[in-house]
Amino acid sequence: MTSETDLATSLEPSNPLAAARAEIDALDDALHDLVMQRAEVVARLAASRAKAGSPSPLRPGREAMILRRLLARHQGPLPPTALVRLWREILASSSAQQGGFTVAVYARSPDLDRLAREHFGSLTPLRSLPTASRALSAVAAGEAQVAVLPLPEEGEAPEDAWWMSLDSPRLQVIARLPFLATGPDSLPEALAIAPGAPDPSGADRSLLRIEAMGERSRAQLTGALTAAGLAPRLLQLRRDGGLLRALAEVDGVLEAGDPRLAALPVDRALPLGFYAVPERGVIG
Ligand SMILES: O=C(O)C(=O)C[C@]1(C(=O)O)C=C[C@@H](O)C=C1
Repeated sequence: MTSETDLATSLEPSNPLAAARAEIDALDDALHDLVMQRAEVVARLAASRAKAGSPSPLRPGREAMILRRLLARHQGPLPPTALVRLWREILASSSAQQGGFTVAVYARSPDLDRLAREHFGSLTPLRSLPTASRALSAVAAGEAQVAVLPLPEEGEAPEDAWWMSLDSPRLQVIARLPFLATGPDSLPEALAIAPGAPDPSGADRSLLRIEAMGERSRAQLTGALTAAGLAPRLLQLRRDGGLLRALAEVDGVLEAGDPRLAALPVDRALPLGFYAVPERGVIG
């Protein structure tokens, strides 16, 4: 069917195309009403003092709870990835409504830009910076509110191992991107870093930096963490002269002052923040 016949037949009232389009128009109006209504509620929230004094409008834990709830009730032909993309745009514009934010991305690969865009929305200003430390400095200086950095990998170049010098608790990991990944194609992943602590989502994982002088094997560190109730899901080690630095990922929320940290036989144990456990969709 050409577009002219398409248009002509759609004008006939008994035509199925016209009927479907009339239905779509009514649904679009209903969706639009709800989106406008949602923005009104966010405006009310922003005007109230409920979030006064916090450095950023972003509540990544709350966002993860919203997305998990919607994914759990999701049905029908719309792919879950499309559902998440729609809501990421809604959530980003909702944060923008509350003051807005700029994202500093370490421009190591176009994937990081893409992950930042998909997570923080297509209208959010992105600044691509040549190093991880420049992206973190932009956040520390208030020129950006979030940094998007690559997920740490063992053995990466020292200048890429940004976690070694992350100034926590001033800056902390707040999110892991993408929130929904449906297959190996969605790799690589990234972490988002922002001022202050994230909000828990009910299913979180924490990052912990450990520093120890002298020799410790991976098995010894794993044993010490496990004995303290912090069994690591992942443990990355870096040796620098006599100093051993380790990055541990543990289940749950781990914050400064947690009594489990006091039990660790290391020189320093610094929580670096936490993030909502991402959803891993069915590969199909
Ligand atoms: O719940 C909040 O604190 C909000 O600001 C609302 C809202 C939303 O649109 O649902 C917006 C931004 C936050 O990152 C989380 C949730």
